[in-house]
Amino acid sequence: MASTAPFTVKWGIMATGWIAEMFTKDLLTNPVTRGVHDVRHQVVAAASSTAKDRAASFLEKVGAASTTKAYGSYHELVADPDVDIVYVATPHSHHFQNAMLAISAGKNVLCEKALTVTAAQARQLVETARAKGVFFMEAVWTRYFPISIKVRELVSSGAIGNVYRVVADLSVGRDAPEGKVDFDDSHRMINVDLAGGALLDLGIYSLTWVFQTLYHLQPEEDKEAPKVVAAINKYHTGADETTSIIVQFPKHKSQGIALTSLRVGTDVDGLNSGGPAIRIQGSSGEIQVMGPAYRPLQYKVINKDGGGEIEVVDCPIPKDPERNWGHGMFWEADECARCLRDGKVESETLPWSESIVIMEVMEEALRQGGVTYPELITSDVYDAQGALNTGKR
Ligand SMILES: NC(=O)C1=CN([C@@H]2O[C@H](COP(=O)(O)OP(=O)(O)OC[C@H]3O[C@@H](n4cnc5c(N)ncnc54)[C@H](OP(=O)(O)O)[C@@H]3O)[C@@H](O)[C@H]2O)C=CC1
Ligand SMILES: O=C1OC[C@@H](O)[C@H](O)[C@H]1O
Repeated sequence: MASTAPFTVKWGIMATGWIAEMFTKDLLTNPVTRGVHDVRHQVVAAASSTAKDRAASFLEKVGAASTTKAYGSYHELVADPDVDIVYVATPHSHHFQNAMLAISAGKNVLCEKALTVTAAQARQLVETARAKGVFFMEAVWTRYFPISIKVRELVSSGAIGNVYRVVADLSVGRDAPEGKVDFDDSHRMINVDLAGGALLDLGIYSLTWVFQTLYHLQPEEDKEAPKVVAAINKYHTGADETTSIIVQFPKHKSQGIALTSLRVGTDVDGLNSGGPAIRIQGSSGEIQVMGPAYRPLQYKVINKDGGGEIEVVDCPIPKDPERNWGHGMFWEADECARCLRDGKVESETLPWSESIVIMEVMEEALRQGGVTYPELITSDVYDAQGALNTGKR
């Protein structure tokens, strides 16, 4: 039997920070080492908003091929005809403008979470992607982990009965003396100019677990918009430091509780002694997922009538032995490749409509908590030559 060559996608990396490095190293792994034979990835270019040298050092650091192009501006990257898809890895403050830049240039886009700062920005991106006929996806990598797929299957097959409540936490315990947290005030985690705050950075993963188990699996004709009640403690920079959200689906008799904090940690001692990060509670049992919520590695199924027998399943992340690397972001990249191959403009695992609803929930929570961000980063007026696209700081 003749074997089909894998479909190859050519990536352009926008920004050279921490997550750009993690993701690009994942792209450079051999898909066969994770059992994937139908798609593969090529990194053809990377861009820094400030200097070509920075992009060149980045490419060297990640071990890209010597032919990979280094650009000193995002504009040059999106103009490169060799780039099939742009990975936007800037702070969330910049996502709207940077993703618009790429989509307007006719590029497919995978954009880091949180997708945008406001729901209106997310809606506009979706409308622009639709009009341009390009693929667009929020990079919530966790949704594409085999563990997430398995948990969604368990829930939809009724393995724990009707699911009525999900409690999910992603908190990092960075409390510091004198009312501070252990990040500089300029750090993107708490800097409102960069859309900092626990919710947009971390709470989105708690919401991911609530949404992928309670909302995503609702039948299309029965999709229920959530009601939202939130409590927020603000940091002195104005960003949220501890946020708790109740997401209610009254028609489905279900509730999600999404928690996040910079003060206390989900994992108290680094050994998961605090218990699961996620509890999915059904009428006949419970699924527990061990954290961190963004990169979980184990789940447990506990049945009401199981007589104490608990199924524990480890889901390790495969490493490419040649590169000694595997972070888990390659699964979302594989999804992008398959969507491009199949001519899809959105991913069924995280449809545009769901990214928008989640942005609406976060926006409402931030409104209830009195968190506001500057006009420059909340505006939904696209400005190709503005500071967010040209690297003027
Ligand atoms: N999926 C995941 O697991 C993770 C996702 N993230 C998401 O990725 C995004 C980036 O986070 P991270 O990589 O940690 O951030 P970094 O600060 O490490 O990198 C951000 C990069 O964005 C570019 N940039 C452009 N303008 C600015 C600006 N004004 N200030 C700072 N950087 C700027 C810079 O690259 P250059 O100078 O080259 O243009 C910089 O290196 C965030 O939205 C975050 O939520 C982050 C961590 C994990
Ligand atoms: O997306 C993320 O996941 C990992 C965290 O460490 C990081 O702060 C966050 O941006």
